[in-house]
Amino acid sequence: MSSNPPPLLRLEGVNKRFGGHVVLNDVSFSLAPGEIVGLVGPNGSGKTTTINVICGLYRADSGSIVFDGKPVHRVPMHELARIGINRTFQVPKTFRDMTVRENIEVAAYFGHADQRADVNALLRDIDLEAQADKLAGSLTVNQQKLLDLGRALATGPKLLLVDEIGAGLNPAELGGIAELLRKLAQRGIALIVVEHLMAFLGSITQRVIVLGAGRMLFEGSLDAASRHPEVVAAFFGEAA
Ligand SMILES: Nc1ncnc2c1ncn2[C@@H]1O[C@H](COP(=O)(O)OP(=O)(O)OP(=O)(O)O)[C@@H](O)[C@H]1O
Repeated sequence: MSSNPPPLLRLEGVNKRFGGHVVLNDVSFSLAPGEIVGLVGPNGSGKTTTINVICGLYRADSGSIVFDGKPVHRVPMHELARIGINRTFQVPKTFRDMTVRENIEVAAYFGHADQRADVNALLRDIDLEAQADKLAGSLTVNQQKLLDLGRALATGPKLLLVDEIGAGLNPAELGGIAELLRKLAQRGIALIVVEHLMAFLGSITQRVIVLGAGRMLFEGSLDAASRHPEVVAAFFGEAA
């Protein structure tokens, strides 16, 4: 008898190509509720495409994606947001001419069919209570990223896909985001975090998946990944 809980997410043999270019090649992994996994790899290795196929922005050419016990690889993005998958973007997608509060309210309204988000609690979580009535377009880069997270959280996700949230942030801002992501995982939200900043990633998880040219090179601890020959070669070239 296995004591492992059933995975929240399971990818099995996922393939994706654009024209003749194979971008994901037999990607398979699982994620449990409340677990954080880092998705790392050199530029162009397929990290964002992986989260794009999980969130329904792109459709995988073959392979399966099972979420919460249901096959979801043909379910469109807006429907996936309703059943518990949401994501942030490398460039935050906020409504710049609406206030912070309105941005959260719109996401809460459209995002989740049967459970309304507590907007005030969410504003506290993302530390934007004091900015609630400011226009989103007036926020700093860090605040835009927090609002993008808040927009995704307003839909009540069980799985949150976080795409390069650390880029351009200072150490204090990175620390704040890391603390928030850890808190979300403690509440049971599973997170896939695409990131180039390894120290930041190491502060939220040890579990990483390394992609190289669309293929999974390694799955395990961040420390072991940094010593793995194929991973080192992918990042620094064959001679490394
Ligand atoms: N819509 C698309 N049409 C054609 N090619 C695409 C498309 N999206 C991604 N690609 C290609 O797929 C490959 C993987 O891109 P992807 O954005 O997933 O990489 P990444 O690992 O996230 O890179 P980065 O770290 O630079 O963000 C790249 O060669 C990219 O040019």
